[in-house]
Amino acid sequence: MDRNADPLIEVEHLSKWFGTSQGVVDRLMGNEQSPVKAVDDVSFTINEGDIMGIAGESGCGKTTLGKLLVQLYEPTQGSIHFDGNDITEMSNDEEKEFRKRVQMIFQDPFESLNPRMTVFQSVVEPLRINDMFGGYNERRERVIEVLNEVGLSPAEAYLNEFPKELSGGELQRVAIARALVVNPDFVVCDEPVSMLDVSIRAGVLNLMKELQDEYGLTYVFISHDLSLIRYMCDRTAIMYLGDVIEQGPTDEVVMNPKHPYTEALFDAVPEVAPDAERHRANVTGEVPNPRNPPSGCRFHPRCSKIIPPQDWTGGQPAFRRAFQFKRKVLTEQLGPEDVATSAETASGRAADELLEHGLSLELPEEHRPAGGTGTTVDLSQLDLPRDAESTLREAAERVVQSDYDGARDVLDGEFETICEREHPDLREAGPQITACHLYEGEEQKTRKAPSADD
Ligand SMILES: Nc1ncnc2c1ncn2[C@@H]1O[C@H](COP(=O)(O)OP(=O)(O)OP(=O)(O)O)[C@@H](O)[C@H]1O
Repeated sequence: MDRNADPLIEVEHLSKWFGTSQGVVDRLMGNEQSPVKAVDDVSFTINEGDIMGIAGESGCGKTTLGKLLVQLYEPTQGSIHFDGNDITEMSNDEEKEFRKRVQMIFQDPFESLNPRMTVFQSVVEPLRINDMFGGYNERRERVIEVLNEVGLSPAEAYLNEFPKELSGGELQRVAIARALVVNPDFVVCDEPVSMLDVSIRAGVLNLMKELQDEYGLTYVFISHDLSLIRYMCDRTAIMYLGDVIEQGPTDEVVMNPKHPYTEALFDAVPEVAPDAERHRANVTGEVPNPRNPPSGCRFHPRCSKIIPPQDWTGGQPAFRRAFQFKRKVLTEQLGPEDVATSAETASGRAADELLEHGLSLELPEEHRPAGGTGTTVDLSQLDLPRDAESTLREAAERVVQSDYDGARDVLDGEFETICEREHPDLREAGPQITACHLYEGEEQKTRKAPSADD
């Protein structure tokens, strides 16, 4: 890795939205769904010679981003410059050259190799397509050379084998050979060892590192395996719901994460950062639907560090709970059925119970109060301002009467946060950059959204 290297890839405001594909009838009937924003307004740079990791939970957009980088997908918006040229505006000749310089290795070698082709046919094919290395003999020599380089030796013994005759590890080496045979500059590896037996993963990864030096490669490594990312990558970008929320030198991102989501992601995997004292972060709930991502910071509904407004006089943990109570009411996830006492028999008690239940967080076990189930909260232990408590109780009373409109009216304009209101820009936070309002100037964090009357 050369820190002074030039950028090889420059990605700016890149988006890929997958359409509704609901058919004409649905469209005419107005049943069209919103698109899946698989990648949404992402920007980053990859320097020549770097190994860039892309990490995040399943479905956050890693593979889509990888396919955009090698032009297997057309972007919905934004640009990708490869070696200074915009790959979305290439002439035919430029595209041909690009296809030689850029390759992708997929997760499943059984799927990426044609079962009817021998090893020789699979590896020579890119040379034929790209019209490289002259005639049959030169191409055969090149295939043998690259098979030996990927550890399939003697190569001659593999040339006539079919995929079904090889092990998973051998097949992935064939897939690597097929990618490298054209002498590329940039390779996107999508979960390249996740289908392989654990015992052979390190061997394949070490081979990929050696080949990086030999070929002067720049890699993107896509993985949900954070230990692998830490082992392989110089720099890492963390994705959440189609967004890159943090990026920087891998060690910094792992050991000193800035975004609360990154922190949670690495906390959940103790062996990634064994030198730090860690335990599961207290993130609540599940990843939301990418068709309808939350406004502002997409992580805010689950975030333990959600920012209270300037005029909040209670504690931040109390604000987090009040905010979550409001969300549950607005989305009707909280109802009279959540409490044992019926509204008819004891409406005051039912509202209290609903309040205690609604202010509880769906936390990992170790973050629940001692001996508690995590489904109720002791209000006297919460630094909740008196006026906030009475607003919440009033909303709870409406909910136990199934008066959701009334509850919404009570909560309207209450418990507002910049995290819900504004999408955070990527900002410097130490050696990395992160998209979190915690790292913005105080003035910006506490700024109120303009109201309709302003
Ligand atoms: N061709 C497609 N059509 C419609 N939606 C798609 C398509 N490809 C991906 N998606 C959706 O886009 C989102 C991102 O998918 P993607 O495969 O890029 O995520 P990922 O992080 O690579 O996940 P995984 O680790 O499970 O492979 C998901 O919600 C997925 O369902």
